Amino acid sequence: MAIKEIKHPLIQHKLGLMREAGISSKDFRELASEVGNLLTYEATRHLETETVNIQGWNDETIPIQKIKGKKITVVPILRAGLGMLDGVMKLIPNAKISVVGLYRNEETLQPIAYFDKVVKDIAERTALIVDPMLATGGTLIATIDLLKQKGCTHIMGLFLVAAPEGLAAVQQQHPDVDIYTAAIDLKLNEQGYILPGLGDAGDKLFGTR
Ligand SMILES: O=P(O)(O)OC[C@H]1O[C@H](OP(=O)(O)OP(=O)(O)O)[C@H](O)[C@@H]1O
Ligand SMILES: O=c1cc[nH]c(=O)[nH]1
Ligand SMILES: [Mg+2]
Repeated sequence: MAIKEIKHPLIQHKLGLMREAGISSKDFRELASEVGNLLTYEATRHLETETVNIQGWNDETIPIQKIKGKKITVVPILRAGLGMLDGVMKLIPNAKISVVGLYRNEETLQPIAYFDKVVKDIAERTALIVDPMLATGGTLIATIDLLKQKGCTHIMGLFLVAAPEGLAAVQQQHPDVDIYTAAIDLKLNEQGYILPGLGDAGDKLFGTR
């Protein structure tokens, strides 16, 4: 598994703004979408292209590059993954969306799955999982299990903040999955929140604090 912490100045700046106490839901949503967009740019850097000949503006035939191979399905994890979705879709607007719903039980920290609506041809697509937080890794592991059960063989994940504990757990269970994150933070606290982290990303995005 490749873990890529994307230390682009724009990403670091925007993520830094998201860490401020008292940030409004409006600002948090806008920044989550913008960082999601920038992470998508990085995660799609290695997509294969092929040469296609087209007719150019002056009737001459010219070669252009088109993305080749497996198509993408974006997999936002409800709820908080929705906060990054429009930023991701701006760069890959033709991607199909496979929604999954999981939440963490606040006491046990175990993921509870409550919804999935995944594209039928997921076996032929690359899945791009989108969620702001990778904490214990339980939610991501359960999501990857679900996608693999449905036949998906190529999976990547985009996160705003990841904890070392969660990255290690995912790496152990699913070493074939590539992770792109705007930051690898210090650790989890006793309640399973990432430090320094962002707090509860879902609550901040939806104003349910
Ligand atoms: O790595 P883990 O320890 O599993 O935690 C990460 C999960 O927790 C948050 O979701 P939450 O359960 O708060 O649900 P929500 O998106 O509905 O707020 C977050 O968006 C991840 O999905
Ligand atoms: O720090 C954390 C951990 C899980 N979920 C969040 O929203 N934040
Ligand atoms: Mg939440």
